[in-house]
Amino acid sequence: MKPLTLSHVQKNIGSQQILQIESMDIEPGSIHVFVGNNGSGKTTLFHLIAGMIRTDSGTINRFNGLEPEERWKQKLSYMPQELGPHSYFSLKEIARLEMAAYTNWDEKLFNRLVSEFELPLKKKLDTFSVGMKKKAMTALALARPSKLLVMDEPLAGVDISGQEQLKKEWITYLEQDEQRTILFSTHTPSEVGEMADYIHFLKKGALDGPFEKDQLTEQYAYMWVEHAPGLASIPGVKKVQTTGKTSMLLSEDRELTEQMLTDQRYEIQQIQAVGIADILRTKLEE
Ligand SMILES: Nc1ncnc2c1ncn2[C@@H]1O[C@H](COP(=O)(O)OP(=O)(O)OP(=O)(O)O)[C@@H](O)[C@H]1O
Repeated sequence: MKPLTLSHVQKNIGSQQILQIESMDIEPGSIHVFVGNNGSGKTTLFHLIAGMIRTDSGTINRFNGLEPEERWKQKLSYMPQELGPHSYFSLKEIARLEMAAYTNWDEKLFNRLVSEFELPLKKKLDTFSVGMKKKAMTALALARPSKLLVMDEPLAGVDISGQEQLKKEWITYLEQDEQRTILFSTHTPSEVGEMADYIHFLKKGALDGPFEKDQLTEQYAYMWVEHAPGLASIPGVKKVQTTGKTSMLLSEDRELTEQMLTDQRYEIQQIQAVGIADILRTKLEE
């Protein structure tokens, strides 16, 4: 069952068009990471997916669109970037509300996470540090009986060991049910490199992707050749950087560029893999 599909979705705020997404198709059982510059629309997209705001046009189909809102909301767990009005309550109070709202709320899992994350149950959340709030929101999000977990910058501000804990819990979440899916946004390339199966780029409200991360990292390459005019027009080449007599090419299609260079009798001096940060930056600049 497809957890999510979007078709011709448009969202305006006031007179500003914030999102225009032709289509988006999410396969179950994988981690989808959303990357985009500040203000590109990631949070707005997640609010639409979670049903917190409405589209101006187009359709959002959750779980094949077969269920009414009160049913699909039981299967979708959204973790916002910030706590909002929840911060005036303690974790214990919020857990009680969640238990009432979600039929299969996992109290045992919630208690384990609260204990492992060393979170106080009775203190108001607005007294928590940034990282503690993220851990608290993760515990709440994971204890809901969801099939689709949507998280807005879930690791921002979390300490190094906390990040490892949270990522481990996401994997456990996925492993327990093959129909489960994770969507999250981030500005940190290493999170994309480590966690993504698919990458979606948001550029000024429009979506580019999904791209399989492994495929992207295999296809991109740096190549060094003797400088000559016309290198920028070799198929696959995205950038040329020349130092003295040598040019470094950034290719988005390693095989094609290599073949074209060989056909045109260039001698490739060196080939090197491109790091995920450079791939993301290049894709966002397109
Ligand atoms: N309530 C609002 N009123 C007016 N404009 C808004 C509102 N919420 C969002 N926007 C605008 O919508 C656009 C997308 O914002 P959004 O928060 O979705 O971006 P984002 O990709 O999540 O950004 P960031 O990476 O900085 O978190 C921005 O131009 C923002 O100014």
